Amino acid sequence: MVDKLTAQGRAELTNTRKQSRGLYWMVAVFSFFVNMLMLTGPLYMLNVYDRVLGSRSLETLIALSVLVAFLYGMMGIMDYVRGRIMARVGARFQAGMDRRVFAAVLKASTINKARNEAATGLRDLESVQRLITSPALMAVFDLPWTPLFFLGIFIFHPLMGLLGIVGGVILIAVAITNQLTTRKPLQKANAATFQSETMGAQIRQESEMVHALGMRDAAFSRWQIARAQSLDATIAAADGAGTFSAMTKTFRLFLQSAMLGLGAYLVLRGELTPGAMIAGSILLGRALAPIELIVGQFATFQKGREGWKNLSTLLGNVPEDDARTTLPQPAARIIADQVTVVPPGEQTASLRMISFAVQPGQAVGVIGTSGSGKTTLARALTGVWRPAGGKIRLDGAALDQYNPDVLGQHIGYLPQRVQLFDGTIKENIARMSMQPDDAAVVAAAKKAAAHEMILNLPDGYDTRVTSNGGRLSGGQIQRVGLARAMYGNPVVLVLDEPNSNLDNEGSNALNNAIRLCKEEGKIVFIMAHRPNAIQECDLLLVIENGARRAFGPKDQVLQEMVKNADQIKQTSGKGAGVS
Ligand SMILES: Nc1ncnc2c1ncn2[C@@H]1O[C@H](COP(=O)(O)OP(=O)(O)OP(=O)(O)O)[C@@H](O)[C@H]1O
Repeated sequence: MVDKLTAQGRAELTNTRKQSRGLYWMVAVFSFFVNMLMLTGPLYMLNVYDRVLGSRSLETLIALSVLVAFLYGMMGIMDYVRGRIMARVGARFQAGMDRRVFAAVLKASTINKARNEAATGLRDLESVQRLITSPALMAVFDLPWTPLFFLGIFIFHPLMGLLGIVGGVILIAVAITNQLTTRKPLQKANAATFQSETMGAQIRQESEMVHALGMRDAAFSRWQIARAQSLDATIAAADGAGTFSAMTKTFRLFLQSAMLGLGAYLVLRGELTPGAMIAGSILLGRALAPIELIVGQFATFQKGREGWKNLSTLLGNVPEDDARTTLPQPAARIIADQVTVVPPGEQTASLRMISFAVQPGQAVGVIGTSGSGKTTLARALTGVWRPAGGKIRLDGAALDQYNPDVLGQHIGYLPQRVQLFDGTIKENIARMSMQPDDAAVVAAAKKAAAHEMILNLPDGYDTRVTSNGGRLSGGQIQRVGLARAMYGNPVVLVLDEPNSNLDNEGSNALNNAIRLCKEEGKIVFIMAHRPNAIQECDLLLVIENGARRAFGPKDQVLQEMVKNADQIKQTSGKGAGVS
């Protein structure tokens, strides 16, 4: 099953790669000419030694030299052009897969598939792109011409050809051994480096907390351990790769000298000309160069291969969202029918068989103790977590019948922990849209009662903030988050602990905003701990341990709860008396 999925992912990658098929053929044609022109050096050498020096003809030398300069020029241009083409092939591959991989990375954690691959997804794509543009891949294009060079050596003398072939076979054996022995250490080094970088980024992100809790030493020590492991693994991998690289280079140089020695012996025996002796040695160098390059660049190959494999797994396991029929603007009507939600990667449901119906213009307070399932419901209502059983319907259509981006426009969400993006307040309220609608931004901020607060900031709506809020206070971040949830006039608002950071004024403003939404016929869900957050609610949903304990008009549910509490008090009082 997994293999089948991976094969599907691989097919997606291959299809994108095939889009540049024409360019690969162009590179192959250029490589043919480059390799033909590689013969320029040996042929020049042959002619200079055997003709020019023999005939002592200056004219021949000049004519040959001019021709050679021209041919080298052509070779240089073609080599340059094929390099540029491959750079574009790599960029095209990356651009073609960027959006798809990014979407898969985002989706992977919500469906709990290929989470490890999702963590490295964008990096893996870069590794494949780097491999495509690397000299190593160019060497692969040169490799098919290696036999041609060997053939040339054979033509000079069969013994020389034999020496070349034996040398080539040994080098290929070295390359394969290299591949077999350094693959694991390289994999380990890549994983360790990724881990230490992730840890460093996490510590940097939480730098304030690290300072405040005096965690600097502990954080540094842990990071240093991860860093040391990454360095050790990298050194071990580099040692292995370096050994093979040095062996290959030394052996290739030795082989060229051996070829010269053999050539000289054959010249002494009168079986070869001095020109052929030199040309044979140079040809051997050309024949072995791609093998040497591939061995030297093995780390790039390995990373690219690993990236390709990880991406295949990621894309296979996180398929593209099916195209959805565009539904009309929904009316604010929500029905939850026997909804059961299991958090991604978990076995146990954190919401079980929850049902309720909410009409336009109603606000629902969702209350319950910590861990009862309020945030789980918020995630299910926004379509982030798909119910494992039952359905949530917005105006009759199950949430998964909407395109996720379109659903986000219909349902505004204020998460419990508001995270902003690096950018201006305007961009954040406009959900980082490339064309923020100024009027809609201001309207959302006004509805969220954040307009005045934003105008009082140094640059108003153009004040820059960072992902952790930057210059904004906790309450201010929450108000910007509320404006962001209201941007674009969604018909449903899901507010998870919206007043956890708000002062009295902020709470009143929030209640006004909820009232306004109700007047506009929207539905508002408020997951809350604090009583004043449910002031504007018409309905109350009480969740206990993932199950619906009560649902109905607020006062009725509260009365019921008070009655139950009294009964419990009385019963426990009686019980205490008896015992
Ligand atoms: N990402 C997650 N992965 C696994 N389990 C989770 C995840 N999120 C929540 N849970 C589990 O689901 C249950 C309900 O959690 P949830 O966050 O919905 O509670 P809550 O009522 O919002 O709590 P609080 O009031 O503290 O925010 C808890 O037992 C929690 O451990």
